[in-house]
Amino acid sequence: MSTATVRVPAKINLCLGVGPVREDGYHPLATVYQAVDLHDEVRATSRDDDAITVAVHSELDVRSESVLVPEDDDNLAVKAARLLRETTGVMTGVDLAIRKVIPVAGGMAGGSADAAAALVACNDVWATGLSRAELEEIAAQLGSDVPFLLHGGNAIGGGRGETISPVLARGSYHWVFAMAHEGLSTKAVYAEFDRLNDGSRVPDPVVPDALLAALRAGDAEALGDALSNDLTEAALSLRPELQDTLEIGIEAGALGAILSGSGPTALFLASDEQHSLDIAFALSSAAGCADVVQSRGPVTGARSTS
Ligand SMILES: C[C@@](CO)(OP(=O)(O)O)[C@H](O)COP(=O)(O)OP(=O)(O)OC[C@H]1O[C@@H](n2ccc(N)nc2=O)[C@H](O)[C@@H]1O
Ligand SMILES: Nc1ncnc2c1ncn2[C@@H]1O[C@H](COP(=O)(O)OP(=O)(O)O)[C@@H](O)[C@H]1O
Repeated sequence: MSTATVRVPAKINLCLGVGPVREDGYHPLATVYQAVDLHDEVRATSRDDDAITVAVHSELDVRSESVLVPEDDDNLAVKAARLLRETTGVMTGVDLAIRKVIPVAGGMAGGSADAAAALVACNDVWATGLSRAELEEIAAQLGSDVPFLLHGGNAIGGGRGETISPVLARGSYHWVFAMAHEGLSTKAVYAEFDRLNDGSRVPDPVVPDALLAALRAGDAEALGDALSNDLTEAALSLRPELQDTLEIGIEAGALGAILSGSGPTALFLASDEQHSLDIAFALSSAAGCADVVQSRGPVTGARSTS
């Protein structure tokens, strides 16, 4: 019996440009991902038979997350293990144990993170020996943002989010995350984006030059000004009260404030540790805010800890 434990970060999108819906139902993206210091952990233990099981232990006390996360074949970590097994021809099973810290359906890619971690952990316990590049190919079949969670750091996401390319970036940033009481479905937010844009011409998405320049310079103030998210209007249309959360952070002096991916988590950029504490304090009494977390980014992608 062999065991591997993998730590995997959440992601945020510093910009999220969304283009017109494609024929396959996905949207072309121009995004810059950043991996942040908020981690799930996936432990894989090989079995004598061919079963694949999963157990979820939630570290979040704000919502009963373990109820929302499937503990069966619908769990993205199980899907990842199955796809790795099909691809490599392995016959052995595995028990997966997930320690969940990343908010569920929060726009921070928690499910995708667990899928990325399961790929790394199973590649280890099954000794399948796939390279990072080979794992990234499997990751893209599991979800649009799974390849980035293997990669970590900062990266440009193209295609439907699954193609990762390097970005020149400097600096470590202080973030504050405001978690909402209830998650938002990614699919529903993209559908709302289409509904709101019905009849208008949606331009092809681009990564703003100002954002790339801010990252190159490691300039937090310029980065705060350049943060953007094309899904904002759609997410706010489904959850109007998120506007209040964003405004509280802005009033508290955040350098920038946007929703994380499809929301509902709101993210705020601070200039330093003390500033981040002040913003977190202001948000902690906001009605729409279930929890506030201070974090740093960028951090590395899915990595083995054992
Ligand atoms: C919005 C983003 C921004 O990074 O993140 P989250 O807010 O979910 O964390 C991503 O695009 C989420 O990627 P991911 O969660 O991997 O999505 P997938 O599983 O591939 O797709 C779920 C559904 O979202 C829609 N979808 C996803 C990606 C994309 N480029 N266009 C889409 O229209 C499709 O309706 C799809 O059926
Ligand atoms: N391991 C997992 N962790 C979280 N959610 C999962 C997992 N496996 C499947 N899901 C499903 O995926 C949905 C989206 O989850 P998540 O990745 O956390 O959100 P988002 O797409 O907003 O970043 C959840 O509602 C849940 O039902």
